[in-house]
Amino acid sequence: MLNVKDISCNYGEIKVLENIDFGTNRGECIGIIGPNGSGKSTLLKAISKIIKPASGNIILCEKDISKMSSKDLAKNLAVVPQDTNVDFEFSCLDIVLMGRNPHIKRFGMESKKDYDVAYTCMEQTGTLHLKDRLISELSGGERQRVIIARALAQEPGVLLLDEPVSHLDINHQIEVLELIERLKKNNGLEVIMVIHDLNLAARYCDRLILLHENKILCAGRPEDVLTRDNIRKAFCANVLVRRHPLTGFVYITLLNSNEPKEKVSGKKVHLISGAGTGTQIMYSLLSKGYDVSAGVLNVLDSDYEAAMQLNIKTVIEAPFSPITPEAYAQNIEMMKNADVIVVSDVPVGWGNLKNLEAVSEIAGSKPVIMVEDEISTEKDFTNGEASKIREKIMSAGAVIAHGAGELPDIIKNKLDA
Ligand SMILES: Nc1ncnc2c1ncn2[C@@H]1O[C@H](COP(=O)(O)OP(=O)(O)OP(=O)(O)O)[C@@H](O)[C@H]1O
Repeated sequence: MLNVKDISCNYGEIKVLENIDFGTNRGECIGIIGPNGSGKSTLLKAISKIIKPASGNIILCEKDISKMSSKDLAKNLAVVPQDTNVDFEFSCLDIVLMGRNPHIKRFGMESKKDYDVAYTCMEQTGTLHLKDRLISELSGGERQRVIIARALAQEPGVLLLDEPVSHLDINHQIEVLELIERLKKNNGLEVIMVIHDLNLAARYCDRLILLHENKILCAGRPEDVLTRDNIRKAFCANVLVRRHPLTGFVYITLLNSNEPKEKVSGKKVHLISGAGTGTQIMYSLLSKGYDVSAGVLNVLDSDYEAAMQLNIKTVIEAPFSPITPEAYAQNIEMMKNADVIVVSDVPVGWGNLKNLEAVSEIAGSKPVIMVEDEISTEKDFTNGEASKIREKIMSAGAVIAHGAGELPDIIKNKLDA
């Protein structure tokens, strides 16, 4: 229904958007993301005809919006602005009825149909009980829903929202975003929203458009757009991108800046871990400036995924497979090249027993630190084999760190010794 065709926008001499090209589909929510000043609001202004693009066209319902009257435009497209404060003492019903203006004849009065539509929109947005309240007396979340009801009363096919949840607490954020989700599903609305929170964007948008330096850096499904590289390029931010184990949506964790404050130049730590027990250790050691390697990790293991995200050199093995002699030999090689070996307290079964064996082979010649977890769970699934090898490692001089937090100091002591 909406097609943004190769538009460029300027403010005077300053180029703000260049060659922006995309279309929307029925029942789809598109999130516009990008750093401050990348042109997100300008794009919404161009689509809602507040500013005129320097070149390109915006087609709505097969018509160029530059040739549409404001009334016609408002019947097809509604905007929920960033600032929803209303200074005047209007009741919520009056506010929602304002959305009917494009449908009311000049100097005409609201008809029964206008009231019916307003009530329906208030019902859909859960605001009908607020109809006689003054808009100025509502909470931010309630006000936001009333303003969305006003936009819906225009009966648009396309809904534009400029940062609809930025002033709301987490509970009201979810409430408003779930409302938008219902509206696109039930009413077939095409939604375009500017949104700063990348995790909410990943959760609630079907497609994302990432703006950077006036252009579209990447557009597509959230998991294709929200990659570590794209985020680094657009926001200069160092992040970890994972899939949430419960929801399946990608989520982003902001890490320290790329450069550690004090670099432990050239010192290598090889990590033996698995099942997520090494993720925190990897990050903590990288942040301190160590050159970290890891092994042997099975593809799909959460430590493997973290190692890939953090660009850690890793000996890998096929998913859910025991360690092969080749991977074992590579792991030994990496340990020989390291200054310190760190072993996380991973449960050991027959498949990963070889990792412990490799450590025991090297333990006398290198400092080995065993990181013990506070949570005491079953660690040996090998009828005592793993425990025997652990004892061998300890008797060869390994030391224990109680949690990842202690690790950097212990490593430093070992290296200084
Ligand atoms: N009316 C204006 N006149 C001149 N320059 C403007 C005007 N409005 C915005 N700009 C500039 O255009 C660029 C894009 O602004 P825009 O508000 O579209 O960015 P944004 O991505 O929405 O930013 P934010 O995330 O901070 O809200 C910025 O450099 C801004 O300073």
